[in-house]
Amino acid sequence: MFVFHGYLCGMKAFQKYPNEAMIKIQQGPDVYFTIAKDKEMIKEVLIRKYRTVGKGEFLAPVGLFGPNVFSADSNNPLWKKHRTLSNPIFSNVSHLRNVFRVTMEELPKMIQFWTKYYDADKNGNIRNVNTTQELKSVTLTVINRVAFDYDIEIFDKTPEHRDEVHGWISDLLTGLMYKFVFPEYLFEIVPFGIFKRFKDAKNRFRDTAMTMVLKKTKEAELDHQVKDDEDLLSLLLKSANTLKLSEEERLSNDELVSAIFIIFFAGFETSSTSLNFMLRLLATNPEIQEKLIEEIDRDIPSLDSIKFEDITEKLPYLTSFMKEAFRVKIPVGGATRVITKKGGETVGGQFFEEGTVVNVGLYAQHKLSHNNAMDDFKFDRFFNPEKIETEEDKMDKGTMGNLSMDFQKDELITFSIGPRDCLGRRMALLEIKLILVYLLKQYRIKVPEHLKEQQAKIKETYIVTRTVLEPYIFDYEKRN
Ligand code: HEM
Repeated sequence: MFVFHGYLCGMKAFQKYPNEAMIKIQQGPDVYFTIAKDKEMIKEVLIRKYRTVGKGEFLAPVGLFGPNVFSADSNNPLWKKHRTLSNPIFSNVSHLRNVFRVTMEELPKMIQFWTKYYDADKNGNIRNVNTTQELKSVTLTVINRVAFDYDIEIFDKTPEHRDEVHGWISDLLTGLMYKFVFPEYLFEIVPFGIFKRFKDAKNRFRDTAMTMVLKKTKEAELDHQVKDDEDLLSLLLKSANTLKLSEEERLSNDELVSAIFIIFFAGFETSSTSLNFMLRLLATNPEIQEKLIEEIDRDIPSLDSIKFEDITEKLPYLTSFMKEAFRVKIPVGGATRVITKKGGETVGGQFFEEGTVVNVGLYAQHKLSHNNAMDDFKFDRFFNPEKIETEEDKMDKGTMGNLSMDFQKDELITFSIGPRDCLGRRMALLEIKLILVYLLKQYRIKVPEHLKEQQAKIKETYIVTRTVLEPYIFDYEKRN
């Protein structure tokens, strides 16, 4: 099978014409412009002109139950309202500690589940684990508990339950992709195939989300106080009372379902896919894995003693490894914007008509940064023991300690930048690093001998996020 993705096209054009700041790309009848190398132009689009070079209608299909924080244009008051309400949940330290706690509770359950349902032996080795799928299970569990206080119980039940949950979520997301291509009415009238499965999955999502909303509404009626580590749903419901919002400003049920959908969608796929590639990099680079194990053993005495600060402040090699993995295998390959200003807008000194699509090539930016480092994986690229921390660095750290990412300093744009950057950045970084520490503290990760050839041939591409066309399977060999 030949797998090719549009982001690659943009990158190749930038390589061929290294002096150009902007490339025009034609894909069938569609024409769009892409920028990637010029940092100032990227900032112009994503930060300075975020209202006039906005989301437009481009991402409207992602507003499955109505516009949401991801799909709505920056001029839409709904975006501002949702962003303001959701921000603390994924940024404040008390909430991040909640992410830490929930992830630490789920990981032992995940290992028990693997031990029970994969090839485990008496020495604690677990073999042939379908890691691509299992990582989705854990990130799904964490986002549901953290954001909605809702337990999908994937590790408490059987593999059949897990497969059933993954099945309908996959129908929901596949159907969502079809919505970008097929007209709306087909989803209403076609009674078979993915159209029907999508409709069923959508109804199921709405029912599940409404169950969460009703449960939380009852709880919120009994207790109006907003706690420090409140889940997102409670906060959304309670804020309506505490902030004395008018009826109009409060979130309607449809808005709530839409808000739940986007956090659910954005919150699990990207994190699991990042981890998937990170584990493959470790399994195929045993010398890097050893170096990281050494560091973890030095900084963290035991599995039970892992602390929040260990993840945010310590393990600089691991942080560097994660950043480099994000650079080479960036999960979201582009950020698309539309000229929404009436009469058009100027970008990089060039005038564009209203409706023109401008894409920030995150994939190309990562490949061409660091002196065109392309796929040259250097796990300690971001490790600098000699760097003397300035007062400004200390100020910048905020809640994430050393685990922060900065476009200017790191030349990385994994989570985008500006007012529409990733809402879940801090949560994702914390969750991913914690899962890596938890696994490496106990296991060496290896590609099973009998699958080495097959696994090396697995194709990577982008279907919304970076993905693999077949799952990665790993052995988890217990460390002594
Ligand atoms: C490694 C994991 C993740 C990556 C690489 C990632 C990447 C991104 C990127 C690149 C954008 C901005 C797109 C643009 O500029 O148009 C974005 C937006 C967003 N992300 Fe993430 N994300 C991750 C995890 C999460 C998580 C865990 C959440 C959970 C809350 C989340 C929620 C969102 C939301 C709500 C937006 C839209 C924000 C807005 O438009 O105001 N993401 N993400």
